[in-house]
Amino acid sequence: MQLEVIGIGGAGCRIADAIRAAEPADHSFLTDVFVFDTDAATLQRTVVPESHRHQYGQGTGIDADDDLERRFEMGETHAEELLEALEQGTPGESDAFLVAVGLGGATGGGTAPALVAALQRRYDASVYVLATLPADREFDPDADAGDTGPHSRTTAAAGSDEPPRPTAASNAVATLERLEGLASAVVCFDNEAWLRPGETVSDARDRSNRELAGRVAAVFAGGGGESDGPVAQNVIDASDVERILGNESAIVALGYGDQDVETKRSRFGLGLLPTERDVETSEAVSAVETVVRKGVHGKLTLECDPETAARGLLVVGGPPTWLNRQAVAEGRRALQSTVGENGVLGGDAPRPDGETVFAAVVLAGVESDRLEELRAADRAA
Ligand SMILES: Nc1nc2c(ncn2[C@@H]2O[C@H](COP(=O)(O)OP(=O)(O)OP(=O)(O)O)[C@@H](O)[C@H]2O)c(=O)[nH]1
Repeated sequence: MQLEVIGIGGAGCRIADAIRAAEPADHSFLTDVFVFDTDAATLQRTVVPESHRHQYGQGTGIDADDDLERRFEMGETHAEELLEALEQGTPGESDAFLVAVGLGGATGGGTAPALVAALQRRYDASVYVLATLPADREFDPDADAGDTGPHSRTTAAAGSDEPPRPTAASNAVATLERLEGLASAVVCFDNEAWLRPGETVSDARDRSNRELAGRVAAVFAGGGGESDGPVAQNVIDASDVERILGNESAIVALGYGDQDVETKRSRFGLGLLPTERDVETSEAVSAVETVVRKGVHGKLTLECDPETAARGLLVVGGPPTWLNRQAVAEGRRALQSTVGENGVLGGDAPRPDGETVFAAVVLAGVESDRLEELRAADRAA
């Protein structure tokens, strides 16, 4: 499928960059990548071409201290201007939009709802939101001290230059509420769960953005995309993604698992080039089983019980000789037994030059305690 990515605010711009970098050279799935921010410096740090960067909000009397309500108004004021900026690309050719934003701040979270609504009005395509959730340490000064829960840290980020964001949880909750009924679906990435002990969000952000971007590329490039290589047995297209993500602002978690595989037989010493090696059925089956298990039951972008998902999608990719059809079908049945019979689609994504077998998993309509925690932090604020 063909996806247009729009990053707004600091996090959104960096994530958009990371998705651009994660696009497989032989398997393009992006129409355009745009970045929007009120801050010129953030835009300049992206690798997105100048024509696809747009600074907005200058001279409108908005400053860094303005609260989110005021930023929602600003978003309304600038939504049409941002739609115009997209005309530098080919928005009409996209099967879907993905608006990337870091919840917790004011710029991205303030602009996204109005932009999503404007995109839905103008285009006949789904508008998904990719939203990071703030980490506890951003808004809770006690998050490191005496926290023995699942998100505990062993070292405080002493001397961190990351300014606290006391309103991060409230901002995140308010933006999510605004997106309800506007976004076709909201894919969440919980920064808290992806921090290593002692790290701040800025320490972790490049790694986190790569992890997230890799998952996005695996799902949206799927078995379709623009490729000259072998065709998937079971192509996941835009309508499949639409069916699974839905159009009712479902909360979505992404899972991923991969395993490196040896694709070449070494003829070292014989002066011959390495050749394709034969793959035993049992090792192909085992690789597919392993990555599917990691994808469904491993670390998700948002912690949740996969059984709460209303719908699921499984894409298994890798070198064609490793994509054992029966194992891929069995993987889909495994996801079905977790999510439920009717809401699961599966496909394969042959990557002739790939050296990993991977499974990308979409769990849509999940319930997550983390969102409840942020709502509780908002009520307590
Ligand atoms: N995963 C990830 N999260 C980020 C990144 N940068 C910021 N965040 C998160 O996103 C939230 C919002 O930060 P920004 O995107 O910089 O904020 P903004 O939308 O530009 O808004 P203001 O800075 O308030 O004007 C932060 O509270 C972090 O939780 C990033 O590069 N990756």
